[in-house]
Amino acid sequence: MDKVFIEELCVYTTIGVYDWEKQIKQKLVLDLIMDWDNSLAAADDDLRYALNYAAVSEAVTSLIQAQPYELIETVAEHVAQLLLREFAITHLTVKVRKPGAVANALSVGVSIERTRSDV
Ligand SMILES: Nc1nc2c(c(=O)[nH]1)N=C([C@H](O)[C@@H](O)CO)CN2
Repeated sequence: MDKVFIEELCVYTTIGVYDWEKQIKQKLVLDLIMDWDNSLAAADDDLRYALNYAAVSEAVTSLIQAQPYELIETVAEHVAQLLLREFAITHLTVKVRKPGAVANALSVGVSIERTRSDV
């Protein structure tokens, strides 16, 4: 299956379980890999048949910034469900990193893989 991917999408939002984290914005970094048949878009050279990575990036950013979250697991799940529902994606992986959360680690995070239930 072809893929469309978005690497290192940065989103500043309220994220974290501790009280001090609820007062500030922190950076999340997302990597998305989405199954998509790219052959139709390529055949017609037409964005209408493509999975528009700009539209996906905008939707993901808006979703994450729409409410505070405690866990990055919840962010990953909500992003996956949004993309499966709104963009007709059948299968994807969502990786969410929270750089700076652990002092001696470059980054920490989660990765999930989801498939639309009707495929
Ligand atoms: N698996 C997770 N572990 C932790 C999370 C998380 O979202 N998922 N969050 C925190 C705190 O918010 C932390 O980032 C503060 O530094 C701790 N562990």
